Amino acid sequence: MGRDNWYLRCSQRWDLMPKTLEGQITMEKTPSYFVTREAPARISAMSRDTKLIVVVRDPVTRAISDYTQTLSKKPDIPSFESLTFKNRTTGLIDTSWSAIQIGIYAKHLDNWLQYFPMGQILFVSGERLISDPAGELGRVQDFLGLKRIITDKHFYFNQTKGFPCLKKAEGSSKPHCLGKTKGRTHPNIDPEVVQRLREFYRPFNMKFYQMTGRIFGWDD
Ligand SMILES: Nc1ncnc2c1ncn2[C@@H]1O[C@H](COP(=O)(O)OS(=O)(=O)O)[C@@H](OP(=O)(O)O)[C@H]1O
Repeated sequence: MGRDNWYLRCSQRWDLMPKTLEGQITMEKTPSYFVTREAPARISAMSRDTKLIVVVRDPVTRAISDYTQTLSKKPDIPSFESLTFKNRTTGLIDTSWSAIQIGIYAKHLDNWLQYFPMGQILFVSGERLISDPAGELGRVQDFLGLKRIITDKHFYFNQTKGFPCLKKAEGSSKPHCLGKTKGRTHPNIDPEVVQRLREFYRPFNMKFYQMTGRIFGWDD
């Protein structure tokens, strides 16, 4: 889409949105923004004060999760192993495959840092979001300047789902877990391929830990 056209469409959509009143925060969630080249400039042009929150998980598990999601919609796609490599014999990874490309977090972050200071970006650990949802959400609330309203009292671990769930969904008195598309069983991947991917991501992960000041622990 042309740049001018984008601004026009965007401002039209903006006008349709309800106003943010005193004491309210407007939020918008689109996973693909983090890896979209044009997104930082566009969001910064709209408001330089925007706070950005990104959930990141081990890029290897992320790639397998991404593949699992595609597989659920298109069961005939090639194996994860064959999509991973440009050349399996030499171990050359196909970095143009989006499932691999998205996990190079340091590269994407570099792009955002051209427009936003690090203090305006919060990285949430996907692993901690499962093992300690209240702790991770505590960080989110602090980052947004909110009181810590959501605490561990709000969660319980659902053995059947294998994930934390809310004791009460918003506006309801019933427990609520995320849907069937969250927390799918991943296929077994050749351990050698997983190992090769770990090696591939290690330097990018190290750079990402340095940039964010947080050791996410994907390379332990
Ligand atoms: N509480 C809880 N319940 C269920 N799932 C949870 C939860 N917390 C985090 N996760 C992890 O979220 C992963 C799915 O998120 P998605 O990446 O599909 O979300 S989104 O597409 O960006 O909206 C999903 O990844 P998969 O396990 O690969 O399905 C989960 O591991």
